[in-house]
Amino acid sequence: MWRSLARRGERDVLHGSFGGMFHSEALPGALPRRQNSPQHPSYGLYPELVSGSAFTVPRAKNRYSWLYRIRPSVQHAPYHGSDYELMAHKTWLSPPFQHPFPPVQLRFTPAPMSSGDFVDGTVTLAANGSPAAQDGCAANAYAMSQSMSSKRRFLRVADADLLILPQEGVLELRTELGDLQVEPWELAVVPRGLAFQVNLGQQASSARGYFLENFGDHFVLPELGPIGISGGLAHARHFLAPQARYEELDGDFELVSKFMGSLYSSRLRHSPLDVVAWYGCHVPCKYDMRLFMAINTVTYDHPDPSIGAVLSSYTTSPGLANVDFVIFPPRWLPAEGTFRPPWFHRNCMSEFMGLLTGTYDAKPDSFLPGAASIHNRYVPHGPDAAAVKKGTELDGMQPERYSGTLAFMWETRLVWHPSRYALASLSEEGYPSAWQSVEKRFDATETPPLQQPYGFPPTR
Ligand SMILES: O=C(O)Cc1cc(O)ccc1O
Ligand SMILES: [Fe+2]
Repeated sequence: MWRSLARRGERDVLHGSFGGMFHSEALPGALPRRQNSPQHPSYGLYPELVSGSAFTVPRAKNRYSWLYRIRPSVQHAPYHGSDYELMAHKTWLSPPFQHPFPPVQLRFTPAPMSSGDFVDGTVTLAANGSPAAQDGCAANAYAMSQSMSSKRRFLRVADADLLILPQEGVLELRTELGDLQVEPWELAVVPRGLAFQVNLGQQASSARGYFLENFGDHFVLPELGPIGISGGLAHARHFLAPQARYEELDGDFELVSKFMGSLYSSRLRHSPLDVVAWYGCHVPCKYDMRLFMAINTVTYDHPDPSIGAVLSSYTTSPGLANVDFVIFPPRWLPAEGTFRPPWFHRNCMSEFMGLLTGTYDAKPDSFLPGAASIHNRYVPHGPDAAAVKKGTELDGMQPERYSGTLAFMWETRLVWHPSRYALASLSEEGYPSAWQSVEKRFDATETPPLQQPYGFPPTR
């Protein structure tokens, strides 16, 4: 088993390919080698299938896992539907939202630290589409100072795959298929329908970050076109899956289910993390974003941000994403004679941005880690006044290293609808004025420098 990328102290992880087929067993021979549903499974385990896609979708999009567990998941207690209690949650919210909001630039301050766990400390900042229609997504922040394990609590989200981005504090992600330690600079994906628990890892007394609920098509590695697939952007082999690991624990546990946009609490009489072996491609995974092979111009001009796509959830329309997850990692900016920060633009897609660490070149002084901005369909935005000044004054022939930074964008087909809570409690009122001091510099009397026939670049 390859273990080279596993961190010290971390349990074994499996290398393979994103969306590929993995096999793992915590006891020798627990995984049936020839069939899925033997009459007498090893160790008296029960086979259980979890599908991530309709059985009949094309192979390339098919996701499922076979689990071999101590007890079938159907054996939950209590035994009446009425015992699933609707959980009121003031800040973890699901679309569709109905309240109106203006087509203006929005920015939100970091979510307040909660005294609770991942579930308690989730704040939905914006969302679109609907879990019922399995379309769109929700952008959330989490701020937690308790492990779910201290409440004997598990979570199962039927509506969405989760893309978790830790900003501060290592997370111990325990899932039915095994455990992953996930630290800042890494991402984790938990596919829909699997039970899991988010705990504080490695001496963290609190943790915060962002997470996306993707109601639409499962994430895939983006198509690479002329970039070619052998090494560009995020590489399939760098996605790590957990090894099977089980606990045989009877007791009183809580299962929080997210279903059709609502949270329900129910009781379990045993830990759901009792899967002894599994195989499949509907699998949690993590990826170290420091391994991202960033592409950038080596001549001139600022490329489209799609060059930073790590994962995409596509629609049936070619190239159109339900959501693209794009990063702006540490990189060289060598573009010659070019204004290097992002341009001014109005976009048909809608942009949610967060900052995991460092600074972001379009807002060098004012965008803080943990904050979030939204620039919706055709809302004008771009470099703020400080970025315009820096980008204009910089020596345009010297490459520049952009270090220690990790901003990201969730770019969606549907407009980001900010939650009432975010608008009322986290909104940064003066944000649209960030552009007011961009100077008018028009001078009709200027004699423009002689340009090459096709403008820049010079033919040297
Ligand atoms: O608006 C933003 O800051 C995100 C963004 C970055 C970029 O490099 C190009 C386009 C874009 O929307
Ligand atoms: Fe943008």
